[in-house]
Amino acid sequence: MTEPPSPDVRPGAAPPRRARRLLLVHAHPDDESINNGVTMARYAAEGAHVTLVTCTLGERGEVIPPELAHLGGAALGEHRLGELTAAMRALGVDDFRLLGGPGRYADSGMMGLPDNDDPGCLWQADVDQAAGLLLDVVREVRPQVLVTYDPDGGYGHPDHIQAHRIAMRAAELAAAEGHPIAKVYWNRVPRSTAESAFARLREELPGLPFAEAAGVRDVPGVVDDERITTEIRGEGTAPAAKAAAMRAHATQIEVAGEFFALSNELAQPLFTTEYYELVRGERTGAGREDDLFAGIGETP
Ligand SMILES: CC(=O)N[C@H]1[C@@H](O[C@@H]2[C@H](O)[C@H](O)[C@@H](O)[C@H](O)[C@H]2O)O[C@H](CO)[C@@H](O)[C@@H]1O
Ligand SMILES: [Zn+2]
Repeated sequence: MTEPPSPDVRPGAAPPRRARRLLLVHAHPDDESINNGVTMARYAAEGAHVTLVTCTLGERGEVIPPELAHLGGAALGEHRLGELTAAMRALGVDDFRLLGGPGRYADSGMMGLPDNDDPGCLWQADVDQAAGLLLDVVREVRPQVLVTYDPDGGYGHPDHIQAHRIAMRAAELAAAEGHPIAKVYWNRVPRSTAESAFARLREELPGLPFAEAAGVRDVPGVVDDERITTEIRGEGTAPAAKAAAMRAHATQIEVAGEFFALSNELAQPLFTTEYYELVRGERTGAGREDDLFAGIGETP
């Protein structure tokens, strides 16, 4: 990735927009660190404006540490906001927001549960209305790059599916009013990378604090290698920052070296290269990009 020009801020003037502006849209606190921790840390360290919008507080999640098992509902949501704040500190990201404000949209629970019928949950949200709230952020930040999930939300969770729909609708609305987001990416993992990572996990499992290993099918967004357009490699301090951010989400994630598990206790690889599929905008060159902003000129 190239070094963007540092903004010249004249005394008294409002600081100009930073040259590179990345917007990520996620469903729950923890998704951003799992999917994009390296990417967020690298761009934040390079001086880009990294904005995270999380759609719910994750108050219907399970809780891993026994000493926190008493947390549930609003108390868990508040606790997870604290975890998100700590994770953002670890990644060096200072602009993170809840869509419509904390508690505007409730966690919908896993697909098929009665929780999905909660009238206040994200799964029941009016997508256009929610996209309008996200459009307010787009109008303020004017991101050149948007990252979100694929149409299945990576693994079929209702909040992930809705986060995808809201993000893609907001991108449509921004384009319709003359301020298109230049490049839109979906979180992906190339199948060959997932398969080799799980082969290594199975070898190392006896030395890990996890009883079982998950499988490739449990990893969100796995696609054939040729669909991968972009990879952001963990360099410098970014891998350690990602692991620290994931550890900050202690109610949801247990990290052990280059692996982690969610509350289902199924070990999976902690990827320190993060992969994307470009779905809107111009691809640069024939091979994989190494920069989400590749091909984007300086935009005010
Ligand atoms: C990574 C992610 O999206 N987590 C969601 C998910 O949590 C999973 C859920 O509790 C499931 O029952 C467990 O087996 C699994 O281990 C959890 O990761 O769904 C939660 C409820 O909607 C959500 O709060 C959490 O962030
Ligand atoms: Zn999630």
